[in-house]
Amino acid sequence: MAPKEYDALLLASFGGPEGQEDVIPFLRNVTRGRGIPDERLEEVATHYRANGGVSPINGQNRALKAAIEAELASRGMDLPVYWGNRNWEPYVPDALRQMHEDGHRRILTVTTSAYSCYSSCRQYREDMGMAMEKTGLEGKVDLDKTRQYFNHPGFIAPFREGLAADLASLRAELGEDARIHVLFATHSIPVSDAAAAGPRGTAAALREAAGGEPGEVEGADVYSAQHLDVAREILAGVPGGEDVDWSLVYQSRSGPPSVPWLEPDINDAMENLAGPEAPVDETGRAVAGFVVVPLGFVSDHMEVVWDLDTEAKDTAAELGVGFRRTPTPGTDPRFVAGLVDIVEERLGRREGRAAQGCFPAWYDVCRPDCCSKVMRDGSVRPTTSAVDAPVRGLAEHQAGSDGTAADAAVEPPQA
Ligand SMILES: CC1=C(CCC(=O)O)c2cc3nc(cc4[nH]c(cc5[nH]c(cc1n2)c(C)c5CCC(=O)O)c(CCC(=O)O)c4C)C(CCC(=O)O)=C3C
Ligand SMILES: [Fe+2]
Repeated sequence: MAPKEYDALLLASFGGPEGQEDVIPFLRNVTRGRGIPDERLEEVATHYRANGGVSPINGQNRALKAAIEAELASRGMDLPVYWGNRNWEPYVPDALRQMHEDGHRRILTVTTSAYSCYSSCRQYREDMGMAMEKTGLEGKVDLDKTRQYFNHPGFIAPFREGLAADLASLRAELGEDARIHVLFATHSIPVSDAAAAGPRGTAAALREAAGGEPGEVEGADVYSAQHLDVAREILAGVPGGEDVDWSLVYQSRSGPPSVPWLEPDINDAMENLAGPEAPVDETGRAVAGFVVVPLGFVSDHMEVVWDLDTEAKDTAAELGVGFRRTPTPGTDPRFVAGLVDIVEERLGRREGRAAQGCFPAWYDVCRPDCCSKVMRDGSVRPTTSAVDAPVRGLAEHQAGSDGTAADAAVEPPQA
C-alpha cells in the first residue's frame, strides 16, 4: 500500500472486566448474537470471579501502550497512541471520536491479534467499520490497520527464548534423557471460521496442498497453516529443537457442541500423549513432561492464565508429568520494536517487510473476502482496511471514489 502520513495510532484489543460487577455485562458483550450456551458463560465467569472480576488483559494493554509510546519516542516519531476495545471500556468508537476531536485524520490501527481468522482479523475491521458509522466519521478520517504479524521475527523471538529456557529447566528437573513433548497452543475456532480464514482462494490452495478438509487435516486452512509454520520457526531457533516431539493443540473452545471446532483440545492431547494408554517411544520412554508454548496469544491474559496455567497444569499434575508454560510476547522489547517497525513500513520509512517461515509478510490491506463470516441473522457487517471494505475513509472520500476494490491502491504481500 502506498505510504501515508499517519498522525496517530489506535491500539485495538479485546477488552476485559475491571471488577466483579463488570463480568456478566462483559460476557454478554462478547457473546452477543453468537449462541454461546449460558452454562459456558457461567463457567467462564468463574475464571474472572476467581481473579476479583478483573481480567489481566487491560493492565497488559496499558503496559503495551506505554512500551509502544516509549519505542516511538526513542525513534523520534511523533505519533500519539490511543487505546480502544471491542468488548469493554475504553471502546473503539469512543477512542475514535476522541482522536478526531484531537485533530487526527489518518489513523493506523495495531491490534493485539497475530493470525488470520474472523476473531483476530475481520472482527477488528468490523469494530473499526462499525465505529466509523457510529461516530459519523466515515469519509472524515482514514482508519487503516497494520498487517497480521504472526510471522514477524519480533513476535517469534520471545517464544524461541522462552521455549529454550523451559526445555532446559524441565530437563534439569526430569533428567537429560526424559521424553519431553512440546505443545504449541492456540485458541480453537469453529472449523467453518478456519475454512474461511485469509483471503479468498488461499484456503482452497492450502486444502489442495494438504490433501484434506479443514478440521480433518492440519494445515488445510490458513489459520492452522500459519500456526504450524510459526511452530516450526520457533523450534528452528531453539538448541536441539529439530529433535523435539511436538504438536499443535487447541484450547478455550466454546459454542454449542453440535458445531465442530478445531481439535485436539490441549487436555485431550495431553491425556493421549501421557495417559495410561499412551504409546512409549522406540526406546521405551513415556512422555515425562510438557512444555506449552502459547503461540496463539500476545499476552498472558485470562485464556492463558486460566486455560493453561490452571486447567492444563492440573491435567499434567493428574497425569503425574512435568509442566512448563512459556511466556507470551507481552511487552518484550523485540515484540514492541517489531510492531513499531510495521508502523514505519506503512509510513514508507522502512526498507523491506520482515517475515520468516513459508508465508510472506501478510497483506497491509486485506484482500477480497478476507476471513469472511456471515452473521447468524444473515447480515454482513461493515469493515475498513480491505479492498472490498464498504466503509470509506478520508482518502477515498477526497478522491471521490466509491471505495470499491477497483479504487483501492493495494499490493500483494511482498517477501
Ligand atoms: C482466535 C481467538 C483469540 C485469539 C486472538 C485474539 O487475541 O484476538 C481470542 C482471544 C481472546 N478471547 C478472550 C475471551 C473470550 N473469548 C470468547 C469466545 C470466543 N473466542 C474466540 C476466538 C478467539 N478469542 C471465538 C471463536 C469465540 C466464540 C465466539 C465468540 O464469542 O466470538 C469468550 C466467550 C466465552 C467463552 O469463552 O466461550 C471470552 C470471554 C480474550 C480475553 C481474555 C481476558 O479477558 O483476559 C481474548 C484475548
Ligand atoms: Fe476468545
